[in-house]
Amino acid sequence: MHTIETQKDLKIFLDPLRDSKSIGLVPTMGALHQGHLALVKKALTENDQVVVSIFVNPTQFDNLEDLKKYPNTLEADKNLLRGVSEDIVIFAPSVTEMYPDKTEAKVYDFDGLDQVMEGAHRDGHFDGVGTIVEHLLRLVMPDKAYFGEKDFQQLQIIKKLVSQQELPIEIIGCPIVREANGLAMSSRNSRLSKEMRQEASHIYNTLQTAKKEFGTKNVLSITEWVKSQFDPKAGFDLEYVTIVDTENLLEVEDIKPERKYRIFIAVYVEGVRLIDNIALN
Ligand SMILES: Nc1ncnc2c1ncn2[C@@H]1O[C@H](COP(=O)(O)OP(=O)(O)OP(=O)(O)O)[C@@H](O)[C@H]1O
Ligand SMILES: CC(C)(CO)[C@@H](O)C(=O)[O-]
Ligand code: BAL
Repeated sequence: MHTIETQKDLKIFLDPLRDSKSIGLVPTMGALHQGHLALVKKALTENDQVVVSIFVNPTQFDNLEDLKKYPNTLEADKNLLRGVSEDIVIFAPSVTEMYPDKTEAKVYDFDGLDQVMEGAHRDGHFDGVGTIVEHLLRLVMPDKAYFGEKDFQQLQIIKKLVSQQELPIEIIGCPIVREANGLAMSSRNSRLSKEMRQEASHIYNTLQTAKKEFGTKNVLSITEWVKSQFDPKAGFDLEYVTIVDTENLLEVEDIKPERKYRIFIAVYVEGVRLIDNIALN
C-alpha cells in the first residue's frame, strides 16, 4: 500500500494501468471509520485497483470552526486501510496541490437538488463538494466511484454532476453503516462525549418511529411530532427535519403510492452537527 501526494505522481501510477485494470475511487475527508471501510470493501470487490482519497476540502465548509475542528488522523487512517488491503493507493494531497491558485469553488446549477436541506443550511457547500469531486473524478477517471447514503443529498448531486458533465463514471451509492446503538457512523461522532454518543441513538430511533407512522398520518403531523422530540435542554438542537421525494428531494405534502420518500434530519448535539436519513417506503 502506498500514499501519493501529488496529482502528477497519481497520474504516473494510474496511466499505465488504465488499459488492463478497472479503477475504483472512494473520496473521503479522512478520520476513517467502518462506514468508509464498507465503501472501500465494496470498491475492492468491484475493481482491480482502488484509490482512496483523503482530503479535507476547505471550499465545502462555510463554518471555519467546523473546518478547524475536523479530525485529522492520517496515520491511523493508513493503518485501517492497510488492514483491509495492501493494494489500496491513498491519495492525500495538500490544499495547495488541489487549489494552486485560489481556494475557491466553481458555481454549479444542480437543478435545485442543492437548494434544500444541506444546501440551504450550509452556504456554498455543494459548490465546494462539486468542485473537489469533479476535480478528483477527472484526475482519477475511475470506472466507478463510491459514496455513502449518509450524505444522500450529496450522492444525488454527484449523480447529477456526472450526468451533466457527461463523465463516463458509474456512481455507486452504499447503505449507511451505524454504530451498535443505531447512530449513523460519522467522523464527527468522535467529538461527542461518551454519554451523548450513546444518547444520540435518539436521532435514529425517532426516524424509525416516524417511518412507522408514515402512510397512516399526514406528512406535516409526522414532521411536527419529530420536532417535538428534540429538546435543546436535553442537548438536542434540531436544525431541520423534512420528508422529501427521493428523486428530486422536494418537500412533499401529499403522498403518492408510486413515489419513494425519505426523511432527512440535521441535529446539533454538544455543538456537533449530525445528519441522518432513512427510506420511508
Ligand atoms: N456511516 C456511514 N455509512 C456509509 N457511508 C458513509 C458513512 N459515513 C460516511 N460515509 C461516506 O463516506 C464518504 C466520505 O465521507 P466523510 O469523509 O465526509 O465522512 P463522514 O464520516 O461522513 O464525515 P462527517 O463527519 O463529515 O459527516 C462519503 O461518501 C460519506 O457519505
Ligand atoms: C465527497 C467528499 C469527500 C468531498 O470532499 C466529502 O463531501 C465527503 O467526505 O462526503
Ligand atoms: N460527509 C459530508 C462532508 C461534510 O460534512 O462536509
